[in-house]
Amino acid sequence: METRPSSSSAPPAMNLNLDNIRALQLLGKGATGTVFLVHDSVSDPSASSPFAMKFVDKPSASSLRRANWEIQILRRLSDDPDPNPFLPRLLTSSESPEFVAWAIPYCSGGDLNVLRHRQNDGVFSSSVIKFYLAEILCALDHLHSMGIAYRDLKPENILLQESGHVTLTDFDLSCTLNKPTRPEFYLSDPEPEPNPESKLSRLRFSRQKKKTKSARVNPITRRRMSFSGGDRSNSFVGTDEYISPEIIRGDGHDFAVDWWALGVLTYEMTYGETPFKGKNKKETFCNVLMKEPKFAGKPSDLTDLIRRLLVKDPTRRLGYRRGAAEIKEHAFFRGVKWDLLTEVLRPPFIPLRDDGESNGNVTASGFGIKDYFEKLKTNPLPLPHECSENNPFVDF
Ligand SMILES: Nc1ncnc2c1ncn2[C@@H]1O[C@H](COP(=O)(O)OP(=O)(O)OP(=O)(O)O)[C@@H](O)[C@H]1O
Repeated sequence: METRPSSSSAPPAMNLNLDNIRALQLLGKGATGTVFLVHDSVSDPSASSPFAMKFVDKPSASSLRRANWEIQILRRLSDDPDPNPFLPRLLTSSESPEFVAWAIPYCSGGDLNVLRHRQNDGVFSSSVIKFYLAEILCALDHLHSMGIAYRDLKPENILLQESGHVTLTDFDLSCTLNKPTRPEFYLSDPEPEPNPESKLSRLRFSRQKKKTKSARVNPITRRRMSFSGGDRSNSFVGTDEYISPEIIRGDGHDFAVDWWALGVLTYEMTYGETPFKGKNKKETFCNVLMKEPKFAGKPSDLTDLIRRLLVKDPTRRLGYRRGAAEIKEHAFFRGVKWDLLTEVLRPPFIPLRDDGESNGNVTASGFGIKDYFEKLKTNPLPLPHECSENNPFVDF
């Protein structure tokens, strides 16, 4: 297989010939790509330094555009002179007639969704939530400071490194926006007022064209994707239960969509379910626009934080005026040493050696990526969470 360098301009961090890549395990499958744990059979025949690689098979024009966009964002993160410890870096990328593919470090701890389901009652304690939120908040803060709105925050996209610290993944829905110019963004500011919920009415479901297989896996995209622009974006992107009211309304949106999603995520970590889930997409969107989240139990700093993030009017949402700084000052984070997160805080869960292997079968000799996709055409494989002892995957 002949590969040519990916269309992005900067040199790759490592050289890669896709023909030499052998997959050890299927790590995950999303709407756009398939992610494998792989090794280079020539430079690393014993697979002592495996890494994760995302493949977009036979990309259409739009998936190629999205893939190249994700590569571009990852490259920007890698070139950052002051990289954030909770964001990934690009190891290399490659493009062939069959695939566009790129490599990032392997996160052996799986994702936050899997970890939550392993907990008693499927929820995290308040101190565990504080740990993960602090790291996610720092990652989002860093992205925003680079003018990048993430737009796909959900537990499935929060991976756990071998050290137990988080890494955000999946940047194909992100977009660049002008950095906030609100003068008060960098000044101290009073707490936002309660949301009057004044003008929530204009639903535009008819605009949504794409069907999704699973709300949690597949992002939805209305209109042609717009990756970069001015102060606000008008794309309809995200995962149903995490989509903000302003995106549903088609009002245009900015960095505050990430603070909304942070509220949904915090709610899900606290209660084991998202706050606005309906029987179907339409009901979910109605709930996002109209329904107030329900809080069981006594009010606390945690519920107050969620309530302030889930304010439907983005201009009154915590984080709108002064970004992450405003959220970091919330009482829930009292005592967090923001500058020393990786040094002071011990991660609540350190992945076991085989954590990342529990989702599927690791094949000793590995299997070819091309063979995998060929075989997939004739014999559709189960998703990783459906893998069983009968998994045809082991035939490779
Ligand atoms: N570096 C990594 N280490 C371990 N597992 C990973 C890594 N990157 C991705 N995965 C797994 O693969 C899954 C799919 O990856 P990703 O979200 O990037 O694909 P996608 O096609 O863009 O998905 P989506 O439908 O959310 O857009 C993740 O949820 C995760 O379980």
